[in-house]
Amino acid sequence: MAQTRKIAFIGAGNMPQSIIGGMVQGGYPADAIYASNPSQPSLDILKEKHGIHTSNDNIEVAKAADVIVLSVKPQIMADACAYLRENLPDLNQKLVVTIAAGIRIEKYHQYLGNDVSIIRVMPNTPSLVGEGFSGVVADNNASADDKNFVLEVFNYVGKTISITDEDDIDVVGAVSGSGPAYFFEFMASLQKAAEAHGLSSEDARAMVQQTALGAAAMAGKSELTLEELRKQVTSKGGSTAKGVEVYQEANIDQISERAVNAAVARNQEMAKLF
Ligand SMILES: NC(=O)C1=CN([C@@H]2O[C@H](COP(=O)(O)OP(=O)(O)OC[C@H]3O[C@@H](n4cnc5c(N)ncnc54)[C@H](O)[C@@H]3O)[C@@H](O)[C@H]2O)C=CC1
Ligand SMILES: O=C(O)[C@@H]1CCC=N1
Repeated sequence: MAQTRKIAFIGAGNMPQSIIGGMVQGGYPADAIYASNPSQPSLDILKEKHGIHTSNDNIEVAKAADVIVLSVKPQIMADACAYLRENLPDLNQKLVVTIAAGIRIEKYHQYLGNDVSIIRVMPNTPSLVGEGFSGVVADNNASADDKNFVLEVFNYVGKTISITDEDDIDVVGAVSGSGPAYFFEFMASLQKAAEAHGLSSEDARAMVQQTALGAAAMAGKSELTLEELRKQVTSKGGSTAKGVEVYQEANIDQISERAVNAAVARNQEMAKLF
């Protein structure tokens, strides 16, 4: 059970919705969670579903909390930080966590002050169902206790890794942060292929998602490499070999490498832009 600190999410979009949902389901007290957003609908969902505190005013929730989680888009991070800095003279007494892609710790020190403790987290949306994956890296101001607290919070919603080299966060973002989108893209293509053979959309989707879940669960329980697990399915002279051959001919390794490189490059670009 994690220490309970009052935690305020600034921005209540898709990612904090997933994290907060997972936290409350995992047993983090809803009374210690706050969220702010300029528009009401996402706050209403959080309040009704999870019973957390909500407000349209970032300062109101930030004041109430010990930990502030910056959850706005990178494009508006500078403005959101400026507003906090102007209105919270005791910001250096709180812990600031950010889940934004790209923006580096050094920038947050410029935006919020060199004495503010910053921890960067790169989570992903499966946090909503307790199957998230997050990488966590801290600045030199944050204490070991601060970092442990953040790891514990994100352990409520999935698995975590502690990172020491900030550059690695861009890779975590490009693989597990963006990864659910890659898997959904692949699953949708398999679903379409099944439908093209006459299966109903419902059956095709059920078949694809259960297969993805089964494969991931098997990989999680097995000592074998992913390559060895693949070989177990691939009977010599059988049908899987023919299917796998098509992916290999299309050079699936190279496709994944290009996708990850493109996402890493965009994270590095955002570090310069915002
Ligand atoms: N969606 C994902 O899978 C992941 C997102 N992230 C990061 O999480 C952050 C949030 O992403 P999403 O939740 O997907 O974005 P989103 O677009 O769903 O939500 C952003 C929210 O911020 C609100 N907002 C706009 N201006 C604001 C302000 N001044 N103060 C407070 N709230 C404001 C918007 O109304 C919106 O509800 C981004 O920085 C992104 O890089 C990180 C990992 C995964
Ligand atoms: O697309 C994005 O920039 C964010 C970061 C990882 C997932 N979503």
